[in-house]
Amino acid sequence: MKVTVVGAGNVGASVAEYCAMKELADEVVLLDIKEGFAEGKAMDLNQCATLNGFNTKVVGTTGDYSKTAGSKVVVITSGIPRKPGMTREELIGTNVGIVKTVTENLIKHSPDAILVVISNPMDTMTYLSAKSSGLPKNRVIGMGGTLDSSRFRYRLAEALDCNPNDVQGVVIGGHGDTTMIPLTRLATYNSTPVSNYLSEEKLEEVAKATMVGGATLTGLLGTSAWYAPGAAGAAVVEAIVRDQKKLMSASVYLEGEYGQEDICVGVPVIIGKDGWEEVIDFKLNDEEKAKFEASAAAVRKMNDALEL
Ligand SMILES: NC(=O)c1ccc[n+]([C@@H]2O[C@H](COP(=O)([O-])OP(=O)(O)OC[C@H]3O[C@@H](n4cnc5c(N)ncnc54)[C@H](O)[C@@H]3O)[C@@H](O)[C@H]2O)c1
Ligand SMILES: O=C(O)C[C@H](O)C(=O)O
Repeated sequence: MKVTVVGAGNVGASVAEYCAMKELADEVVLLDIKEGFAEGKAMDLNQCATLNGFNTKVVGTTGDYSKTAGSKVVVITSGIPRKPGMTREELIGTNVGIVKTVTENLIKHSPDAILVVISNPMDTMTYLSAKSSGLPKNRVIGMGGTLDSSRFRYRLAEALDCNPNDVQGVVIGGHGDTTMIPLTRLATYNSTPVSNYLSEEKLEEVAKATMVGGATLTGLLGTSAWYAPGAAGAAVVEAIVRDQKKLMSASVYLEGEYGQEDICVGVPVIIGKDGWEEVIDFKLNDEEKAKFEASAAAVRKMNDALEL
């Protein structure tokens, strides 16, 4: 079984590395446009096999899509990342052309694949991939909420001074600094509401830190993050190839769910071998519903920039 990752930069190489480490496929194909770059990353990763004990072959290619043929999952990370002070939305001008061309090329060679879109602005790029691929809606998944939820759990664990794995929490809405919605009311620590332990002010602080999680890292690194984005991308691949039926937050094409139509935006879904299989209704309260509507409106405005 084959998994393809397009873009062998920071995030793409990280997705490929986690996929290999977890042996999620027999073969991981890394494709980039920069001459020799994906080949180099693939060789470097293959030289980790005996050190890290995996038997997944990584193949690198400069733009040869025939090598991606028959992939079960394709992950799109190609495109520019933001620099400090920028928003993800500012990337649209460059990334729209890249994501559209890449999607079309991938689908020609892997018509049965499930697409996982990571390039930013992610919700709009997912919508673009969904429209330009013509794939059934369940086979296009935008990865943002899985990362945002892991950052939320990290921030909650930091505030609680506990093991992050004992904390549950989900972020829905757009994958933007102002559009994310960390669902504080529903977050739990060892099955009890986090509000039993943390004040309203502290929870507000946690939510704010979660929302600007990507911007904070971009400020520190000078480019955007890759370890957690790569791990989150690989977690989505894992849910598909291992048919985990796992609840994850992902940007998917909505047809009435959460009151939205003709948009891709982050909602809780079950992910398994067929892609996203079901949207889960979290029964938002009025305040959360209002935030979700505002978030979707902002994503919709960005989608208006697309020429479809
Ligand atoms: N959704 C998320 O949660 C999330 C998280 C992190 C980063 N991102 C986004 O992912 C994208 C990649 O980030 P990065 O840090 O890996 O950037 P990067 O610059 O390190 O890597 C991007 C790679 O894409 C390649 N590329 C450009 N055009 C291409 C094309 N037409 N075909 C194939 N490859 C092409 C480049 O050569 C480069 O190697 C950015 O848009 C970033 O904002 C999203
Ligand atoms: O912050 C970014 O621009 C990259 C990514 O969307 C992230 O959240 O890390």
